[in-house]
Amino acid sequence: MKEESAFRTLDDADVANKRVLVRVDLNVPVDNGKVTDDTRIQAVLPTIREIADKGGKVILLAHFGRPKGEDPTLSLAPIAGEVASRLGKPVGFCPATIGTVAQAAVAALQPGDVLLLENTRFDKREEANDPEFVAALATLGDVYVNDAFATAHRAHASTEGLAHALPAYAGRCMQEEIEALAKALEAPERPVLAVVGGAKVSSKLELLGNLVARVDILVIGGGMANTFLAAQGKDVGKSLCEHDLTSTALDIIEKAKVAGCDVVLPVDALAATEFKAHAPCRVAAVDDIKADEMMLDAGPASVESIIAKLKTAKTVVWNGPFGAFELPPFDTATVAVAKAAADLTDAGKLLSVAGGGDTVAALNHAGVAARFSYVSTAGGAFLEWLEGKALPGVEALRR
Ligand SMILES: Nc1ncnc2c1ncn2[C@@H]1O[C@H](COP(=O)(O)OP(=O)(O)O)[C@@H](O)[C@H]1O
Ligand SMILES: O=C(OP(=O)(O)O)[C@H](O)COP(=O)(O)O
Repeated sequence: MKEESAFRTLDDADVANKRVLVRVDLNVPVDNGKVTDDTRIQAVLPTIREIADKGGKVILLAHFGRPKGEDPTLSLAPIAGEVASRLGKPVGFCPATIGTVAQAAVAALQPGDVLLLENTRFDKREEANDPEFVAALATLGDVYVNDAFATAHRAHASTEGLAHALPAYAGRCMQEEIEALAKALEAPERPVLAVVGGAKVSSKLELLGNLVARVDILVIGGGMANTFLAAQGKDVGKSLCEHDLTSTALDIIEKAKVAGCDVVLPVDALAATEFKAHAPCRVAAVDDIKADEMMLDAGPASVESIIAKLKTAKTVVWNGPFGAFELPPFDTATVAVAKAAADLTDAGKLLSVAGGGDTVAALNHAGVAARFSYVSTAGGAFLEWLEGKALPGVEALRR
């Protein structure tokens, strides 16, 4: 007999003829209005199909970016078509998230129909997990399904609050992510090397304090690395950097020393004065960055030392690219390290797990995502899970 899951899943849900509010993560990378990586869309199709096939009315809730109030550039309207083309059936779009317009759109649904509501974060009560906003969302559904593992670290109205207002279940993507991560990483073979890079420095930096106690080697890249370099007194010029987090960065280095975790920072960078593809750039040591320059990628000496460390590891967990990989040649370090990790995985020498909207896009860009042991849709949520933290969106679904 199959062991009962710790979470309520779609197996437990009665969705026929019901209005099913499905929280999904559609925070996909977009360039010039085009989705550049559809991993997160593909990941939620099974849940949408299953509910629609069982005669449920599917009402998708999602956020896009980090809007401050209503922001037409961060509307989910174009994403409805992107979901529809992959689902193979129409997906309606409602330009409101709650209220009479949303209620009318939901009331018009037939069993099997799919509707996407506007960006939940257009209302600031979403991120505050405001009970009134939760109640307004809850009037739109009979059942709640959370399939947004990549947003499960946020205790927002649509990711956590709703689970207490309606009968709540994990969707198939959520369920598979939890099961796959547990299987791959519950007892990882050591040494474990973590790569943390990317641009979301303020929301990911603090968790490194706990991560250093769980991994043997921490390789820091991207904007995150610039913040550590600034903390060490280096002039990072115009690089992406959170100068007000430098003391937190120093604390993390201290914690790593106590925990015996080897922290690896870049020693050189590709430096440019313009943030654009093919911007003129030079290889520069990290203590030789000019005031008008930005470190947009790790340099060749850094890549060599990172790959050397990777060869000593048995497990790698990775969130956040080393550089602005969307703009060649600032994809060089990310592509080189990704290929090295894939080769070591193929050779049976490494278990490789990576996650995050942009990280997955970077691995696809490098052509190696399928060669990783496991690729998660989640970045920040994956890191918090790794840190051993309870994820509010997951906890709310526990039996
Ligand atoms: N040195 C850098 N300077 C500017 N942007 C960077 C740098 N390194 C990485 N990035 C940006 O980080 C973004 C990805 O970061 P993040 O959102 O944290 O990753 P993920 O979505 O995988 O969790 C990419 O858009 C990339 O361009
Ligand atoms: O893209 C996301 O996370 P990620 O960049 O850590 O992979 C999720 O949609 C969460 O977005 P948020 O970090 O704005 O809450």
